[in-house]
Amino acid sequence: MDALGRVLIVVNPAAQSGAAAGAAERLKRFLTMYCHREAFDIAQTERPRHATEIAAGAAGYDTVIALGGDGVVHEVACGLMRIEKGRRPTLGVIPVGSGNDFARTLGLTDVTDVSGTDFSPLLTSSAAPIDVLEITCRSHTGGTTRTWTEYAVQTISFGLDAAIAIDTHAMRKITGLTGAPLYLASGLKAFGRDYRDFPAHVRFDGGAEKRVRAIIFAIQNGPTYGSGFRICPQADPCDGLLDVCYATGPVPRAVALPVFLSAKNGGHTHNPHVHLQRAKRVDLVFPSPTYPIQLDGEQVGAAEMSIEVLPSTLSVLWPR
Ligand SMILES: Nc1ncnc2c1ncn2[C@@H]1O[C@H](COP(=O)(O)OP(=O)(O)OP(=O)(O)O)[C@@H](O)[C@H]1O
Repeated sequence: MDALGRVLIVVNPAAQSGAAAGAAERLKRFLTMYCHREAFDIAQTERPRHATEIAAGAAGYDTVIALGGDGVVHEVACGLMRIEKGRRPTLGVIPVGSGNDFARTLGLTDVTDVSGTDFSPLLTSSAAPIDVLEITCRSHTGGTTRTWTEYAVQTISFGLDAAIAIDTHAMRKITGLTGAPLYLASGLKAFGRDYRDFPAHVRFDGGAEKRVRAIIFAIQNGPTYGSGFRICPQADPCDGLLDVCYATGPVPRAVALPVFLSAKNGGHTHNPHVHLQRAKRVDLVFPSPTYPIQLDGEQVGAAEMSIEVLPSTLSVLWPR
């Protein structure tokens, strides 16, 4: 633990339908056994986006650990990106969420059972930098354009895949499902009643503008989204590139659904409707400001987005 320096743990007590609060209590006991009390502080979020505010004020710490799901990891990473690079703490993750896709990218795949959360990787992890996706968003209301910046560490998507990620928030409240079954339930809804495509204009690395009728359109830093769907199986968060996977229509849902399900194991990549691409920048223009768009599983609304990779920008704890 000494290698982590001064540690701030940011807990989302609402993650995995409230189970993260218990994991935070067990983590406190674990840390008390392995390090001095004064070496770590714990902050609980009180509302959505609070983790960003907490992390943005964490320049005095060496390590900030996000305990929860991809949402709290996303929010902590966004807060850390507000701190200048030289003073920016290292990001650590204790995955206690429903999806845990960023934790999967780091190789923390065996620690997702909330009752038996294994904190031991903290004792042996070491820091190495990853790329971060910087997203310039624009929205137009009346005659005014609003521009703002977001960050993502794992995934950005629009289309049915984003609709699924967004729907999981309501679906878990109704059904109590979690993990892959939760994403599957929302997936079947999106590919049933809500099936459609999403026209958009796309440019890769400033090249010619293409019009696509996207069913799904994902831009990935790590390989998975939606609790383990290997949408860009070759994505590497350390290669300085965005991995893009998009499926274009028109395609009947009876064709699209099995292709989508085959993405669970990366089996979709050879389908003729599926396109894979690597780029450093992707520009997107949407004809409607109401498209479903997700960043690391969190919903955003925008009419235009420019996504750029910031290579080796955020130091992250990796298990050894
Ligand atoms: N104190 C809080 N009360 C209610 N919601 C919160 C609180 N703190 C954070 N949130 C919100 O909870 C949502 C879900 O968080 P998180 O992603 O950490 O867990 P999860 O949804 O269970 O996991 P995953 O994203 O991996 O599926 C996020 O949108 C976050 O903004």
